[in-house]
Amino acid sequence: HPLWQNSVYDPVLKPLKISYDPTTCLHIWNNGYSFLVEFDDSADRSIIVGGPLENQYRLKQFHFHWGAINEWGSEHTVDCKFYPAELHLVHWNAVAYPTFEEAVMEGDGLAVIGVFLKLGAHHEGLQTLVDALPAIKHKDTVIEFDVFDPSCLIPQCPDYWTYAGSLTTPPLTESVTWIIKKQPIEVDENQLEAFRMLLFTSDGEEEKRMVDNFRPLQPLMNRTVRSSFQ
Ligand SMILES: NS(=O)(=O)c1ccc(S(=O)(=O)NCc2cccs2)s1
Ligand SMILES: [Zn+2]
Repeated sequence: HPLWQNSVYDPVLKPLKISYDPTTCLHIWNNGYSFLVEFDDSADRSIIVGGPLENQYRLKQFHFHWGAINEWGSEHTVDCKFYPAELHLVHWNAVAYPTFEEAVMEGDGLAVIGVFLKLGAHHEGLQTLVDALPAIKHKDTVIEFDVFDPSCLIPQCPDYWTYAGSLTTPPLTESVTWIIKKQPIEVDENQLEAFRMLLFTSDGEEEKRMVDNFRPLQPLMNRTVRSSFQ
């Protein structure tokens, strides 16, 4: 969605509190649409609270969307500008719902933190993920990933936009409180190219490079985007 021009400062918005336990990390895999790192969400060990949220939400997985070239790739724009990639950290409301699958169907079920990636300096924390990508080149490949703290991918600056929206892939349910960080993280060209070496296709199939795995920009309609900053 287009952010910034259509946003209104909301002084009531609190700072988002993020506390992840790096040992809840389980594995990294290629699901044929993106690559995702999944977490053990059987207890409140990696959670976010505050910001626009009423409850605390548990970290389930994070994944990325990116373009074939650096001119596009993000699923949100700022001032009509696309970023080359966007990180989504998916959390679910385990206070209100017994399972993730049920939370996915509810208006206050999910909270997704969006972080823009921009071309710039090498990102040390991201490199740990990049080094694992050759092992999950094909769809439905997975490797164990024991310890990773996704906080290293989230900018220090507390400023964010928030709006009530939907999943950007099927089932596209309107169950997401989007929390998009204003400040991007910087990654270098080699790191973005490593994303583009992944494949949508399984081993043995005709190779299709995993690029442009983003949903096209959708109209904001009559929705209000609130900002935590002036
Ligand atoms: N791009 S995004 O952050 O809006 C997401 C799209 C899909 C997501 S999911 O992990 O919640 N899978 C959806 C489901 C899994 C099981 C039942 S529905 S998150
Ligand atoms: Zn996503």
